[in-house]
Amino acid sequence: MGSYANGSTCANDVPPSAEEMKDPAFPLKTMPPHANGWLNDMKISSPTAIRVNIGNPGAFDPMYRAWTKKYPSALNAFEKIVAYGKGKKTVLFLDYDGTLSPIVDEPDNAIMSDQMREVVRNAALHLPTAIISGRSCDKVFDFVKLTELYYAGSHGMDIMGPVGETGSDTDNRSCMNSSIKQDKEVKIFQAANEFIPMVDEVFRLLVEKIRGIDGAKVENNKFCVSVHYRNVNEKDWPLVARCTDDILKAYPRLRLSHGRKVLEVRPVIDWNKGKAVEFLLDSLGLADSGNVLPIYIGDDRTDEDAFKVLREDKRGFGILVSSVPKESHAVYSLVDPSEVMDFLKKLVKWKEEEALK
Ligand SMILES: O=P(O)(O)OC[C@H]1O[C@H](O[C@H]2O[C@H](CO)[C@@H](O)[C@H](O)[C@H]2O)[C@H](O)[C@@H](O)[C@@H]1O
Repeated sequence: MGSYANGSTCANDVPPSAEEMKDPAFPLKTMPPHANGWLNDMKISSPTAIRVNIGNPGAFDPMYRAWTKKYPSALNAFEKIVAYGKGKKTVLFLDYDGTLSPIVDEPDNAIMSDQMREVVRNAALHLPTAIISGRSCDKVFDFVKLTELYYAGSHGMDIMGPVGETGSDTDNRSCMNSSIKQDKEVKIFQAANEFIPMVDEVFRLLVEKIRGIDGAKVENNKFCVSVHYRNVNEKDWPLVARCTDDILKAYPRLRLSHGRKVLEVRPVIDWNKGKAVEFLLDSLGLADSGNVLPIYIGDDRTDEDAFKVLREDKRGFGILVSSVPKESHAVYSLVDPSEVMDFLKKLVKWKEEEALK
């Protein structure tokens, strides 16, 4: 067991020597090669935001302006989007953090504004709407508090929807009736039930492991665990990567993906937000229909799986929420949650006008 000057204890095959620990690059140098790769990804997935003039994105930054040529603003391209969706059934998929609520330092404080809640509720009254989040279903429901929606928590591994609307009992996955908040009867689809005890165990081990790293936080999302480093001094990021790696090497059935200043520990199964989109479209009876326009709005690397599905199927559009230029499988872009709200309002207005025709 190697122990660090700041009090955190990371198990290590070979304990670091006193000489090694004096080296300012110590945690990085002693990391296994793949954990070094993680550190690279930690940096890439946490770019510094540039100043964007809301309402006129790119006005301050020529690189952003050039980027929106490749990923045009979904607000500017709205007419084109609805022209494509004319006569089709529009289905809306929304990520939560960074899409419906702004990114904040403390994950428990990622509150959705009442105004946004009303806009999402309105959208759900006009078109099937699902929230697909890395958080557990219960947590995201506690933030959103809308019973009109479908919820796919834990990166799509835990799906709930209004009774009679979701739930095809496929493959070897379980699908059961249950009830959640407000006594609302729902159907639940869970893609990785058997992983719950393992994920819980890893959560507890990680909490213990990173206890000494100032600012680090571990969150239990039922089928996944999030290791947050947003509030960790950058010099300690290698320590976060190494502590996580130390735990994960005993769990080959768990893997790691990267979000916004967060390491996401999840089961090694062929399931992600893209699969959740396919599952929901299937549940709605729209899987093989050429008459459907799915729109997915998200800000995170984990949303790319869903963007990719829509792009490859050539059916709908991914919309990336970002104030920095990023490569993406999305087709369009929006700067931030306030632009997401404007887009949803426009969508509802269009649906209302369509209904009057
Ligand atoms: O799929 P999402 O709904 O976007 O969830 C992804 C993760 O979001 C949360 O973390 C992110 O937002 C926090 C609050 O703004 C922020 O503090 C953190 O740095 C971000 O990574 C959530 O806490 C995670 O559990 C989700 O996996």
